[in-house]
Amino acid sequence: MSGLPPLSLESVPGVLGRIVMERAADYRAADPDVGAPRTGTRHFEAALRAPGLSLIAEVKRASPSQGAIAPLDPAQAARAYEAGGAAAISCLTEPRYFDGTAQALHDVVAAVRVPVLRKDFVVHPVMLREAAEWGASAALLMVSVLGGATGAYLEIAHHLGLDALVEVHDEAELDIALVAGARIIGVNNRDLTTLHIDLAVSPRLIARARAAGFTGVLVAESGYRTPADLERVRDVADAVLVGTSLAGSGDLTRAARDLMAPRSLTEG
Ligand SMILES: O=C(O)c1ccccc1NCC(=O)[C@H](O)[C@H](O)COP(=O)(O)O
Repeated sequence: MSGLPPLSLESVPGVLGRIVMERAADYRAADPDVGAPRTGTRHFEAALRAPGLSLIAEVKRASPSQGAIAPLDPAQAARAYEAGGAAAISCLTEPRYFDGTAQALHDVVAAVRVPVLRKDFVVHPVMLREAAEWGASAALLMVSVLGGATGAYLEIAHHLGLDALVEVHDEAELDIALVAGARIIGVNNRDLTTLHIDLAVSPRLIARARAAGFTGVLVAESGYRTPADLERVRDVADAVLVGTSLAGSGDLTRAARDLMAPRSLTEG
């Protein structure tokens, strides 16, 4: 696709800046043509609109904040999450910091019936074509990385039949996501430049999105370990995205069920 606004990756600070510069180098020579329109399958957005708080469970073997988390087999992990009630699976494909691979995504898509999100640092349109070709139902688009090009990448995702989880961390990014026409907005509690987590970020930005008239899907992301952590988003978010605490638990099905247990079962 031609005419995409250029990205200012040099100005992305901290850990995130390093990751996106390396991803851009990986795809520098790739053909930006994303090909003909496609029809999506196993819709991610619809899965997250189910009543109550839905779980997007992440296949996450490592991260910059934790180092190695667990040597998960992606297919087994995804099946365990599905058995634990996950409405969708997030699968990392970034290789250097998260130990992700394309094969992991293929294996996860083949292993489960629920929709799968390609979790990577999209800096080139071909990464969206790959997501569609590999069977993902959705891809992550980060406003902190794409800035004013967010809307253009969103259009490409939709052209390819993908839903997009458009991620924000502050008010300015949320306003960009809203103007871009995002239908699914993820609020990340983790500041990806410092790795600091603040669970107050999601409820604050979710309230702002609703006050602005946003009727799409809202996802609270990062740092959730216990049912009590979910209290502030339980009645306002449509879904939570959880990686580290589930992936490192040793029993992924039980950890997913225990985390999402209805309030009445976790009280007293
Ligand atoms: O997780 C990290 O350390 C990290 C560092 C730099 C960029 C992105 C990072 N994580 C991506 C995510 O936002 C999480 O994988 C996802 O929201 C799940 O978070 P958690 O449950 O805290 O693992």
